[in-house]
Amino acid sequence: MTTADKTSSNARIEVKDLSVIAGKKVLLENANASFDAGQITLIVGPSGVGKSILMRLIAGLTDGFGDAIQYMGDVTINGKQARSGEAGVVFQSFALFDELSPVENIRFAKACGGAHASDVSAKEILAELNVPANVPTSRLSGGQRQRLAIARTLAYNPPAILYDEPTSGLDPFTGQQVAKLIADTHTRFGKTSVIVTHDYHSLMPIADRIYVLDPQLKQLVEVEREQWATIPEKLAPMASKVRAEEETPDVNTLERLATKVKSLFETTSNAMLALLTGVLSLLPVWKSPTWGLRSLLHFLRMVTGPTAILYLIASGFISGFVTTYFTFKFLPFTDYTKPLLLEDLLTALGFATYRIFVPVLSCVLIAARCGAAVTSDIGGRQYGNQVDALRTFGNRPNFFLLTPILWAFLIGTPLLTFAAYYTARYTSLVTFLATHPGHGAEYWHQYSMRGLEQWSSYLYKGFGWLIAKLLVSGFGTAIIAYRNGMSPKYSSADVSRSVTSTILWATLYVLVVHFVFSMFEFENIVPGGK
Ligand SMILES: Nc1ncnc2c1ncn2[C@@H]1O[C@H](COP(=O)(O)OP(=O)(O)OP(=O)(O)O)[C@@H](O)[C@H]1O
Repeated sequence: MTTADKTSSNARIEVKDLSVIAGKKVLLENANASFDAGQITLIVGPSGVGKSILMRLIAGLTDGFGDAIQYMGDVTINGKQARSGEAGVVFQSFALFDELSPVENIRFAKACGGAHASDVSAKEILAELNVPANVPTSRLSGGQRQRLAIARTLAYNPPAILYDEPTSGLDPFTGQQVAKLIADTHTRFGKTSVIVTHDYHSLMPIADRIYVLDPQLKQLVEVEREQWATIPEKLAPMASKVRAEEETPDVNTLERLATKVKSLFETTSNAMLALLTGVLSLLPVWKSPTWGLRSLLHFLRMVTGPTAILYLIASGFISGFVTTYFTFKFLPFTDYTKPLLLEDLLTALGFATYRIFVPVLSCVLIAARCGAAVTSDIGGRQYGNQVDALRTFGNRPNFFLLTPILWAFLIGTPLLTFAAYYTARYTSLVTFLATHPGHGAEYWHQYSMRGLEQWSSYLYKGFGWLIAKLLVSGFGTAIIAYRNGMSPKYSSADVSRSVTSTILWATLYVLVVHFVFSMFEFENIVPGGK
């Protein structure tokens, strides 16, 4: 059985009275169009007229629009409102999951497709589209990546496939090859195909119908086949009109300031909302539990992997040494004060190491190191359209990405903090023994643990407070890292900015958490109390 046998289902897409406004620019006004089942339809138009926005509307990828893009009217697939997870999208950037092999990319799509996915094996699908199965995804050539992106979409087996600028940036010969690949795919798998492009020349030969997105009429205008040869003449004046409009400056300083203030309020209210939705996202509602668990493992490795553990152990080692060594070294009038204060100093050190120093230091380091790693990972996925790709396979990023990130931080923050604590504690012991040869480990143990009388055989007093502030710190760091990663990314500089923002806000957040906790936590504590 070939893949074609299973994938004959296809869809009719309709655009009804659709109006789209981007910023202040009206792109479409009550536009109508239909894309017939099993046909290849091109949407052409000059640069910047709204083709990509239209494609996102058909794919149901409206989450990233924000306030900047507003739309009214309907886009339907087989009579139902278009939602993400229905139409497959072959993105211009391909949006492959580089951390997965080509076979795993296909298996992921099949798992997300569930009952309606292609029943052809991942290896067969790859062979049919001539994609090497054993080369890492990130090492594939441009053409192989494109074929893998198509293969992955076919494995999910959606009723329609949208191609976003499939020939952009290619020379005419390669452009024709891509057009042939799309035509072959269409012949074999019979999907309704919509191609959004400004490259009319390469793709016209494979089209059944062509719409022009006319920026003056703000309509999708179908061009009769006899008129196709005249499309280039029609597009040229439209392109110059679009350029002229784009050159008009329309935002003054006051408006820019107002936008910034508005965005500040939005960011604050979004943060509150994020905390609330974060609690809901703790539930692992995964479309495919196997791939959800893999995502959890991915983020667990990122947050609590060997380098993170070593990093925290190093911090424990340094803080254990520094606090113990310098506390006794710089004691004023040592000969008189030390015999009097030694026991109490050890108690204070033991108490502060467990309840204050190490938790604060660890949470700051985790917020900076692990928060930055997660934002960079999510930011890269957002910039490379992998987050959109997840949506087109019917996954909600809040569950597929945020849930594993939350759990990785809820597990990782205490784990890493305890690694740092035990390192600090034993470093402190060794430092004390080396600098106080007259006292043994028993003595150190007796007094340094005096303020932490045991709560159970393994846990010390104040464990409840400690774990609470670690979990609150980890939870907030996860939300901040995820939200910054998911903010719109138009360039790699946006990814870097979001990483910096996570380091800033997550470290500040954990400091505030520890400060607020300390207001209540130590209220009834008698320092050095027995
Ligand atoms: N997030 C956004 N915020 C504000 N304006 C946007 C946003 N995204 C797109 N636009 C504007 O909407 C218009 C249409 O953008 P779109 O990317 O859909 O054009 P396009 O026809 O696909 O162009 P191209 O062929 O160059 O890719 C452009 O003027 C663009 O600047």
